[in-house]
Amino acid sequence: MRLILASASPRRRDLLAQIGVTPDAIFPADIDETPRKGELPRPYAARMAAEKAAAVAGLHPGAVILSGDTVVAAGRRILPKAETEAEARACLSLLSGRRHRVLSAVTLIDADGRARHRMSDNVVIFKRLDRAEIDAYIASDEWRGKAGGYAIQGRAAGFIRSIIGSHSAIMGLPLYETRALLRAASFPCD
Ligand SMILES: Cc1cn([C@H]2C[C@H](O)[C@@H](COP(=O)(O)OP(=O)(O)OP(=O)(O)O)O2)c(=O)[nH]c1=O
Repeated sequence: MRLILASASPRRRDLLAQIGVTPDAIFPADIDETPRKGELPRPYAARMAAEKAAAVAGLHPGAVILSGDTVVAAGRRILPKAETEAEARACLSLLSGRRHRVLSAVTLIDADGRARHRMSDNVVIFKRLDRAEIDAYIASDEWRGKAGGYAIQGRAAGFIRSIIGSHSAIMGLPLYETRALLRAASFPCD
């Protein structure tokens, strides 16, 4: 059975490897990731994961397709994947001293074309960040391309007081749900 990881994220590949799964190929999906007007974080994450998988499945019939989407949410607000220093600074100022949610969706399309979906809903509590901490984090560049402008797998772990949920989900792929989906689709996964 051929497994395709529909993701450009090196984190997702590394996380899959952590449960002993190596995709046969990696094909990032080229989809429009703009949230719809008024779209809430959870349905948005689910829609993104589903659309990424569907886009790649259309090009590779008969393969098993796995995709994910990770969204950082402050209340009803979807935070961006930080691409500029200004965006990352705005995210960190917003998250400082607060709790926020990280929605991590995963979709798996099996060899017969049936799609299955799972969602992991997590809470992350940040310490209050002072100016010097934000400046140092911005200088690290670890925020680049990360939802909410931080990465739990790096130095931001030192800002996180606690999480309720799954570390792998916050990092980009909920491994418990992913393994369950792979097994449901009869993908060999021990
Ligand atoms: C919150 C958080 C996010 N991230 C990353 C994971 C994802 O790469 C990114 C969220 O963006 P995504 O849109 O989920 O993924 P992506 O654009 O990187 O890759 P693709 O769409 O092709 O699958 O943020 C971390 O690495 N650590 C974290 O703690």
